[in-house]
Amino acid sequence: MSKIRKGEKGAVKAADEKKSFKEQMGALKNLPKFFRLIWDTSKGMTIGNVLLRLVKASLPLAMLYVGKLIIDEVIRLIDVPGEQDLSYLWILVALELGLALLSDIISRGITLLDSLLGDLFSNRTSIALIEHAASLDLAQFEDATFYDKLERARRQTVTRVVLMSQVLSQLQDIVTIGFLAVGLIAFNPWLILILLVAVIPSFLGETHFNERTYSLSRSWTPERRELDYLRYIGASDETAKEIKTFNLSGFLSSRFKELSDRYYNLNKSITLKRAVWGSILSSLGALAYYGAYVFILFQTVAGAITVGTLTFLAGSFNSMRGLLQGIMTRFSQIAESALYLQDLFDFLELKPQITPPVDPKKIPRPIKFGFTFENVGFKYHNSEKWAVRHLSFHLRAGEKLALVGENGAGKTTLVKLLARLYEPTEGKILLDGVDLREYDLSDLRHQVGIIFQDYVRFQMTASDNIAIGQISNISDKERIQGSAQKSLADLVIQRLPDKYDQVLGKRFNKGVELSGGEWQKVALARAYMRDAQLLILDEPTSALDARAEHEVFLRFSELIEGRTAVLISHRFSTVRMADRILFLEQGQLKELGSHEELLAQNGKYAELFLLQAKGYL
Ligand SMILES: Nc1ncnc2c1ncn2[C@@H]1O[C@H](COP(=O)(O)OP(=O)(O)OP(=O)(O)O)[C@@H](O)[C@H]1O
Repeated sequence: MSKIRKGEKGAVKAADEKKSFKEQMGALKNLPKFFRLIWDTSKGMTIGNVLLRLVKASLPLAMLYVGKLIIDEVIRLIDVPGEQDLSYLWILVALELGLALLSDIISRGITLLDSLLGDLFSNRTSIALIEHAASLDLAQFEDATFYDKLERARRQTVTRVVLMSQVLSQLQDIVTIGFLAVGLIAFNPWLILILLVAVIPSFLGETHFNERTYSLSRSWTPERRELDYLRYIGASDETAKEIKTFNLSGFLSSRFKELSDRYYNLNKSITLKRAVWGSILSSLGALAYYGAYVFILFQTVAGAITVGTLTFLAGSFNSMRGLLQGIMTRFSQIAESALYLQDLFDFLELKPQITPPVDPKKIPRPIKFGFTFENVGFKYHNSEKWAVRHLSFHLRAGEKLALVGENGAGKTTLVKLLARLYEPTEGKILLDGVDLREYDLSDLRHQVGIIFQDYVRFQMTASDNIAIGQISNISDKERIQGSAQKSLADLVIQRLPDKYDQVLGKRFNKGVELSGGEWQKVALARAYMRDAQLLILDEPTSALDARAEHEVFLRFSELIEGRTAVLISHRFSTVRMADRILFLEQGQLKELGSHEELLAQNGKYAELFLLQAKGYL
């Protein structure tokens, strides 16, 4: 009976919608945590904000009541013959004016505190995000669901600030209603009942349509993400070049239009129904209001209540109706925002898998024996395939080892394991005979310098781009320039208008874009910033011309004399400069030895070397 018959489909769908609505309500539990974050951001401003709102909440009742007293006094004065004493009336008017002014000042105070507190909160959350992201594993960043979470959490930092004012306004309105209800009950408790009759239909209508809008927008999450993506690639500096040369703008905009039109039409039908039903239901509310109004009018005419009380009751009733309706609309907005908060909290609660041991060891200084791979295998968490397997070899201290192999052979994976960016799935890596996992993680990271093939082109100054290699030395100009000279980046930087203070890249004003090879020289200088004992260069010279690459590697070998290095390169003329060469094929070690030894073996390495040598002739 697992098949769903036609009639049941609707029921299942409705159940799904209910579930997501429940989820939405359940997410309200995130609010206390959210407010704790706000409280931690600034206790003073939070208290100030709440106090101001409490005072503001009491003002409508006070103003309505003073209004009633004014009208009653005016009517009394009309009836009094002869000389009239207006002093009480003036006091009341002054009081009303005072309340109006106070209300205005408090509103401004609330807006001010909302905005200041919001800014502080968003800055604080952004910093928490950056710090937390840095504590997580590389593998976590490669997971699509994690990435979605991160992306959404990132958006939360700014947009969720609105949630704070929404929730506080909600509380404020509830308190105002409480005050008004006390006044209404004091005069006529039945009016409260009529009020409920007036707003409940609207509330049910609102809830129903919120549910539908929400489940539509949720079921369309992937499409909406695609729309975001299309909007981004359709208008971004990164894609502009290819969009133009491949003439893609028509293709992208029609794809966007097709998808967005479909969403628009679905949404339009809900919005239309919502508008029609909303009008009908709020007319019911208006009918109930006027029913109550007629009732109050009759009581006034009969002399049971004064004209002042009439205005007070009608005013209270009307503002309560408005407030209640506002609360209901806002309620679903808050519930939806709270749902998105979940992403932020989920992200902040993620824990890294690679953690330092309880009693970590310091990395030996100097490393005496080197690194030993013992039957190391690794699978990426989202893949069934072994990226590397059965790797057993010894990287001697002070040795220069070149990794060679075809695309996808596992070279980058191997060096990531060496730097403990990933943990081996099987086997272990030893450093001077001790498992890498027993060493202090930050000390290890400090002692290993890697320049990746996909290094980051930071849109910052040339100087900062180099200092990134050892950020604690960001002010050490001499060290930065020395490193640039070693990597040949100095020649590039000297030609820039602002030299070392030149902002690189085209994202910011006055930024200067470098060529691929020039960027590589700058990135390579990062390696020289470090006093790392193990240096890893993962194809950092692929964009350099042959002469520059040769020179860079010659210098590299000389300059890091005595330190251990692993080089990955597809150019055999460079590779042969290494002490030994490790040839990888489909994640497995095929050959290991010096250039001469491997040539003499006449195996895979020799074959590829000769192939390339021929090409160069
Ligand atoms: N983040 C990842 N998630 C899943 N699989 C990956 C990931 N990175 C690499 N792989 C897979 O692992 C294998 C080894 O990749 P690796 O990047 O180590 O190769 P490489 O030898 O450095 O290649 P290249 O010469 O192209 O840089 C490849 O089959 C690749 O598809």
